[in-house]
Amino acid sequence: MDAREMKIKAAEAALAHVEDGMRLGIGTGSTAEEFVRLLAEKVAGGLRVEGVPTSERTARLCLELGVPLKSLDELPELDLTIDGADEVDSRLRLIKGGGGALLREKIVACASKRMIVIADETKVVETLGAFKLPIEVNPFGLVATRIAIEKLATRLGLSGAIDLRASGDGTFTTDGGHYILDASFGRIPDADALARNLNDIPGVVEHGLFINIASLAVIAGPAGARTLTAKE
Ligand SMILES: O=C[C@H](O)[C@H](O)[C@H](O)COP(=O)(O)O
Repeated sequence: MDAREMKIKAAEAALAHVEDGMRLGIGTGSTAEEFVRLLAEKVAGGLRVEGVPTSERTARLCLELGVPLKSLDELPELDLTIDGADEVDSRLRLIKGGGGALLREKIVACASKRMIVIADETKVVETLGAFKLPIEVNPFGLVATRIAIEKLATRLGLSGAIDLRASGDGTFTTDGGHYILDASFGRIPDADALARNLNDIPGVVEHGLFINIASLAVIAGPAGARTLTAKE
């Protein structure tokens, strides 16, 4: 089974949790896009759902495939969000934001009763941090914000490059008009402390650590899909 087939397997298993009439948060990324394709087939077959997209990219795909959309302001309380992740640990803590959509993803997931993560086996880790941690920052005061993040990292015993995400010849800009700093901290022994402290830096809009947000993960491997629930 190749990587795409595993993403489809995870998306298929997650689709089983979608019920008629649900208000759905719809994630971003290549795995979430497989979910959108499968969801669109169900919608074409008569399933009634209303989706809130977590990015402009997801919104475009949903519109193209006929998945009905609403804004989060129109549907501020959602039943379920289904989204991918860059890393998942055994407590269902996540790193997200590889595609730059972490802010809307977190807002949408937190407006949902449940969040189901869909991923292939390669995303499951013992300790978060091999994937660069995306930190969404306000362009104003970028240098000061980066210094504040560096000082925090040192205080928490973390080190590594903190790079401004680029896109083509310029700087990557999120749907909200912010920048992303990708932090190569490596293994993060205390992700909860890092998450809390990052939120205290004024220039940090949001970060890609999703703690106590996901309720279930559907993980696909060569042998099929399995579910992961949070272990303490
Ligand atoms: O900003 C992007 C999102 O957090 C994605 O859900 C994450 O990067 C996983 O994407 P993919 O399914 O393409 O690996």
